Amino acid sequence: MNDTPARVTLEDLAAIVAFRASGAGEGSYTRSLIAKGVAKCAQKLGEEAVETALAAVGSDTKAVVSESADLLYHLVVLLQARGVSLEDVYAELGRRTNQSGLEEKASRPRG
Ligand SMILES: N=c1c2ncn([C@@H]3O[C@H](COP(=O)(O)OP(=O)(O)OP(=O)(O)O)[C@@H](O)[C@H]3O)c2ncn1[C@@H]1O[C@H](COP(=O)(O)O)[C@@H](O)[C@H]1O
Repeated sequence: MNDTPARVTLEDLAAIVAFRASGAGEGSYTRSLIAKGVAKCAQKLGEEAVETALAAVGSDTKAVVSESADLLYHLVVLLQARGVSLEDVYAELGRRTNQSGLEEKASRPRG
């Protein structure tokens, strides 16, 4: 029997990451990364974002998928390290659904 899930959602991943962050499980990359602090998690997220962007302008579609998975995983880890829930992010996306991106940009305070 193969118990590897066919697909994993952000909610699934956030639950795994929270479990690992709590100290459960041996040899966890997630736990070791979170233990290094928010700045290290943020640095990793930035690296993965650049790698995803570079893959996107290349010709290897599998690399885009792989780098995107790395990026989403590291975003979920950073949110866990920073104490922000996916629900908070979803609620923010929800607040934006009736507003175009151009309207949102125009509503920002000018500095
Ligand atoms: N989705 C992922 C995932 N994506 C990427 N990675 C790891 O992220 C790391 C990023 O690669 P890099 O080459 O940048 O890392 P590195 O150079 O080794 O890292 P640094 O020394 O720079 O920190 C690799 O070690 C990948 O294995 C992930 N590690 C874990 N998960 C998920 O998290 C779960 C728990 O993992 P553990 O915490 O390791 O048990 C797993 O079952 C997966 O579901």
